[in-house]
Amino acid sequence: MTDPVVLEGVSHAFGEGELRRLVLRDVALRMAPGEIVLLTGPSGSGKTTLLTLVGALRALQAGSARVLGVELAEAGEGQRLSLRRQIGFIFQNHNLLGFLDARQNVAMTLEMQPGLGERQRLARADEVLAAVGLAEHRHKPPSQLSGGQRQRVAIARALVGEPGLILADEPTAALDKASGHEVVSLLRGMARQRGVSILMVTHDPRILDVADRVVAMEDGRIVSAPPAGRD
Ligand SMILES: Nc1ncnc2c1ncn2[C@@H]1O[C@H](COP(=O)(O)OP(=O)(O)OP(=O)(O)O)[C@@H](O)[C@H]1O
Repeated sequence: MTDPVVLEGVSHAFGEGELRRLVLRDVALRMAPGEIVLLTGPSGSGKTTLLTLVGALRALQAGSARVLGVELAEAGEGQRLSLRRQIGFIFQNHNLLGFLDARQNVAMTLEMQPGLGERQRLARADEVLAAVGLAEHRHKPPSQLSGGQRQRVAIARALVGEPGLILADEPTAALDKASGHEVVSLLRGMARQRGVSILMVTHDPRILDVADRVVAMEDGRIVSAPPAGRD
């Protein structure tokens, strides 16, 4: 199996001319298949920018980024779009649609998949919702679910398309300690079962124990990243 994420010499700047600010400086990072890496560091150190580059959500400016076998330095918008469909995204505010129930929110992700009818999509959504322990809540809209349950729907939505990689940005920020840990442990268990790697940005010291590796960033650089598979 090839490594899902291989970054070399990745730099990124925002702004032009005198306002130009380098927010990533020569970043190198390699993730092994199935590895769970937590990205930590002070606010503004570049974590989210790095995550969005890996997720092909913004164009690479400098360096090389191979994600699920696609070299982003050479990828056009079409390739970036098809890569994004192979990635499960989980954000802080879950981004569930309020007018859809849990299973519709999850099933929606499958709409771009050819050959799957509405009934099959909903059946797949039901399976994954059951796996995250929400079978009996699947007909509820997000407003009738707790914060932890909503994040579990977001996990189900990220997993239902059988992604090759999961990118999560502060998934526990809105949760209390117990449900934050529960949600992240669940995510880890599901990813482990499927052999999917996770790159997760977090400020939350309470969840560091779920990681195989913690990578710290400071001022656009990685300041501590023991190599994959060190033990
Ligand atoms: N679209 C943008 N335009 C200009 N500057 C930006 C943009 N996005 C981020 N920045 C700046 O880039 C730097 C890195 O931001 P980034 O969001 O990657 O940091 P972070 O480590 O994720 O921070 P936080 O933990 O607060 O989310 C910050 O100084 C931020 O203000």
